[in-house]
Amino acid sequence: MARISDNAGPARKRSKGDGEDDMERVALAADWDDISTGLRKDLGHQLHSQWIKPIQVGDFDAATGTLALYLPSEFAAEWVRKHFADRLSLAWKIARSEIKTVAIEIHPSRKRMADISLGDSRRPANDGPDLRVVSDGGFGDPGFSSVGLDASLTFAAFVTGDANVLARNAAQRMAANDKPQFSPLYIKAATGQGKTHLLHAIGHQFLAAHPRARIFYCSAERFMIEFVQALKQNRMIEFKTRLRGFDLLLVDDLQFIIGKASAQEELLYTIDHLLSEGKRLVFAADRAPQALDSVEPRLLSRLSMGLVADIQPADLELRRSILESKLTRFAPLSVPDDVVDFLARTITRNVRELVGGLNKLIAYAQLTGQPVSLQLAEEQLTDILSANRRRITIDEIQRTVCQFYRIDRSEMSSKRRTRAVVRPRQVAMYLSKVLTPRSYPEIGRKFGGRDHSTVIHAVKLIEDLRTRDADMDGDVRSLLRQLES
Ligand SMILES: Nc1ncnc2c1ncn2[C@@H]1O[C@H](COP(=O)(O)OP(=O)(O)OP(=O)(O)O)[C@@H](O)[C@H]1O
Repeated sequence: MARISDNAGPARKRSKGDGEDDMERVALAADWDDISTGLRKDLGHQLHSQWIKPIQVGDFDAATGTLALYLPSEFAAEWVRKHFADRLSLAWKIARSEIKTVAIEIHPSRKRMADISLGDSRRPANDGPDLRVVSDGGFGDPGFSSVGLDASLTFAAFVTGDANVLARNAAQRMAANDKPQFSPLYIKAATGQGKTHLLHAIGHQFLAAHPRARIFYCSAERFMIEFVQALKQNRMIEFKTRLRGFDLLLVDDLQFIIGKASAQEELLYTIDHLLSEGKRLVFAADRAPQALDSVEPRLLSRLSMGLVADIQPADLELRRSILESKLTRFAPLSVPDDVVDFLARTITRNVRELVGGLNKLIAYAQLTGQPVSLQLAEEQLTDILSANRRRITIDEIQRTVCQFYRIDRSEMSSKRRTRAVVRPRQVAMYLSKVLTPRSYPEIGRKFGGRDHSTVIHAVKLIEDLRTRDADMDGDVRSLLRQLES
């Protein structure tokens, strides 16, 4: 039995018709209680209590089919819109067919406070908050052959490095003219590492070769929403016919496939049907098929039966190449090498933040007429930089290098001069210079009190060896990857 939630919307003055309104609010609160409980199971306690629990159910506007959900701050509202809008929308649509749209907003009382503190007296009183409204659309719409493909996300714009070469090659094979050697292709990567980019690129390339091809790109949540709507509106036959008519199906964010066993079953039948017709299927998710939550075993086995291709976090070299490739678009604006290097070294969490940081910096420089410099980057990107700054310590470097070369930790400070320990020590000194802000003398002190000239010599030597000796370069790359991940 559903309980009435504490979060039953903002206080209002009582007026005529409040009896009916109250009943509606009680019913909404009861639905919310159920939805919130379901989300707690899906998301886990921590995410739920941080983002879902603070939500208050606002008013439902029957004329537009819009339900307002309130959060205590614009930041929280923005976060919830970005990460949970589709989930919330889906859950509400399943609970109540009359809800067409869910609007995630800052609580009206907080909104007024925010306006007052901004001192914006010119703002009209009824000027609503910045909304992202989740609305309908998708493959129920006519003209879906190229729906949702972003023109900028092509193979030409995708920079390849060690971290993503397997996924890129697999994606290109999937888009190639001849019959695919595997299907489905399942692309797995952490957030912001280029999964969506590759999905769109496949779509573009396939469409270029087959202009009449029927392609559909959607998120797993969109699929679920479409399914539930078709079910409620008795449009299942039309839904199935359309779905099974695609030549290329691209399903993104599969980790959000939730609940509804019948929708998963429909996806399973669609996969079987399209595969038996030799059609192409591509899925992307932030985890391996086996790690998807509440997905039924038969669907899991279909997802894993083709090729599962990983994209690893972009390493330093790839991050630098991505920045350089983006920069060609901004010519003639010049971005000094030290700034590119700084961004590539500092913004390590994901490519989305890296590209976002560069875009922000350039936009600021263009708008203010200031040259791009290290100082400007530090000033303008404080949030991104501090979120990314995981200080790598010299101790951590020494430990990682010793494990890598299988030598005892004490050798970092010892006076032994055999090659088996000297080279790892020099590599560790080099990495300390590259990955930490420490000066040569400071590094020397951490290596058994060595002189700064010894450190300078080590850094130059390893730099030089990396250009001449592929093994050494490979070792250093691998260590950089370990330390930066
Ligand atoms: N190798 C790359 N070359 C060029 N741009 C890239 C590359 N990888 C990612 N990007 C860019 O980074 C941004 C984020 O990539 P994308 O949206 O594809 O990530 P994602 O893995 O789908 O993330 P999420 O799981 O959060 O949806 C996009 O602007 C994309 O173009």
